[in-house]
Amino acid sequence: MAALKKKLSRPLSFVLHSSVEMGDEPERTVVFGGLALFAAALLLAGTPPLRAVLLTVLALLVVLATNPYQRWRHRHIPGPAYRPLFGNLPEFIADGSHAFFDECRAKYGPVFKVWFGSRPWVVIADADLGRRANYKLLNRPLAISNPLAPDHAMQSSAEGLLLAKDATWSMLRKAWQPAFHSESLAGYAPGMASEAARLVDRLAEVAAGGAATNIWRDIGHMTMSVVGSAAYGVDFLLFDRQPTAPAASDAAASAAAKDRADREAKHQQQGRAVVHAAAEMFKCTEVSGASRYIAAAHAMPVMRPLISALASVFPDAALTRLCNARETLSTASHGLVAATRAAVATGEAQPARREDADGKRPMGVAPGSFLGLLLAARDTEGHGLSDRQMAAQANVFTLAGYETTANALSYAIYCVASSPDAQAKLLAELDALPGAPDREVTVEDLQLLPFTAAVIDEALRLYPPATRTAREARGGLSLGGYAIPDGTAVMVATYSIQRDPAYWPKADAFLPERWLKGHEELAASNPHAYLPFGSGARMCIGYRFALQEARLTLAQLYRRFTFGLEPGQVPLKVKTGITMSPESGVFVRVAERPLRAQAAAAEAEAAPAEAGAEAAVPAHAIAIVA
Ligand code: HEM
Repeated sequence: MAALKKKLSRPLSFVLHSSVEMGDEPERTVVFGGLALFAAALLLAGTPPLRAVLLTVLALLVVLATNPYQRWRHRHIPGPAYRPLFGNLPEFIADGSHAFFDECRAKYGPVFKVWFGSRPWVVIADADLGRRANYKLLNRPLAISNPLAPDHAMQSSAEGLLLAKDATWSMLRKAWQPAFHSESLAGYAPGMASEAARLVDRLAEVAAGGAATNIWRDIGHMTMSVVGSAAYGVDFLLFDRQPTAPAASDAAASAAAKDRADREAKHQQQGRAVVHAAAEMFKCTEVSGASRYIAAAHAMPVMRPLISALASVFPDAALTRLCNARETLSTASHGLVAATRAAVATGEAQPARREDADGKRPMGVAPGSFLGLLLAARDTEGHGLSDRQMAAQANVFTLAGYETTANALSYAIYCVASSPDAQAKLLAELDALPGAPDREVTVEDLQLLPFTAAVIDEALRLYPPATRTAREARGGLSLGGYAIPDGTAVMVATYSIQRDPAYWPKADAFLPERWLKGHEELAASNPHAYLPFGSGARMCIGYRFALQEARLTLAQLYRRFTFGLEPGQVPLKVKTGITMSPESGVFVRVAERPLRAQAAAAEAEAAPAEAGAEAAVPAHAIAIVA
């Protein structure tokens, strides 16, 4: 009975809270206002009421199928013809939005519209116009990926930094910022390196077993572990089969050991649930795997309240999965918030901000103190964040910090495995690092690893995990000679721009060298043609965190292994939802490298490599060491 009650009450929340502004209210007012006038005119003309109702319903169906309001507002912008209800969803599903944008750019030029169901997206596939859009527009459109999340969930994700608007966004951005200062990043580096070392241990087992592995999944465990330790100070123990407790001799020590073992087991369970939920949430944003109710809401945005009501009563499997994933993530985030508040209340919490030994110089935010930092944030009226707002920030950190970086690293390994020349240069650079060949790579080493950085930069150019940035048009914006109606979703086509031969010679080739200082291509290139982390005030706040993690991990992995692609993976199949990820993963065979030979080579080459490194730091590839 209780289970049934829960099953019913959760979906019902779709209808009970419908306060979130999804951007389709003006259209709904026009459509239903028009229909009401139509019905009134029929009645005034003496049409029998039943016939008037039937004619009005017929008119509604015609309006839904022909989408006159949006087509009229966007009639001056070129693009594929409107297809009733579905728009270009079939192309999105067949090719992915990134490939479809490429096709449209070739046909319609750098500014065009496509139809995401019945919603028009204006797409900008030009570096300078894209820059203008990203710099001028501040808010993201809310309804771009999931118009049907239960409103309480939508409300809470709208409160996270990713979707927050205007003054709320500005307050949150300021509150997050210290967690990404250079000093804070340096503080996270040892934790990142030791998570990479755990990944190395796991891959050493794989190499010894001789089987292939899906490196995308392995790296996903690592990036989630980094989020756990850097943001929340929690070890999710994702690589360990069993949490281990130290042996204890007396009763008190034994109780403490049991306590610790219980805590570790809880964290491991929490970590696995969060990884599963995060993966589910990304999966549920793929157009092809989405609930039919979500597809219907994209096809008929004006009918969203009715579709939500139906979804509440008869949720389908995909929607149920999405709700379950959201709930798991939200429970974990609320748990972390509660733990932070409790630690602060009992005086157990360490200060979020660190200072040097004299207590004078700020040293950034201590690893694990992200929520502690937010707890101290105040808006202009001096109010702090509510539990729900705090949990929304934790959700964003977990989701944004996990899959994007895992995708970037997996693409880098795929690209290196497909390019013997790049692999040779990467290994040579890593072998030239001073010190023992099996020591952990440190944040200071990154200065000596320009080619490693270039590999990540180039992989992010060819395979940007976020293939587009999204903004909501405001203030009568005009781009490329086209007026963009307020409220329209404006997408900057990162993928198309980053593969455009007009900006990138041999655009489809993996050439990390192009990022090295002194390379002629770098000097000539347009800096706005590279935007894997977006641009403008809403550029990715975590980009230096992600780059530091990716560079440290790549270095650590290639110091120890090389990776060979399993057959049948070139070209790599990708899928696009919120992010672009490998369709089913990147399957590799892991081979151990001979460490002794490495050590000898390192000794012989250390001096020239160090001298060369100074001249080779990438210039407008994004620098993380301030
Ligand atoms: C390779 C990894 C990553 C990529 C490719 C990436 C990419 C992006 C992109 C394209 C945006 C939108 C920017 C725009 O609209 O102009 C974004 C926003 C954001 N990212 Fe990342 N990201 C990555 C890693 C991270 C990490 C590790 C974190 C957090 C720890 C993070 C947190 C965020 C947040 C909070 C926003 C929203 C910022 C705002 O609206 O003010 N990202 N990211």
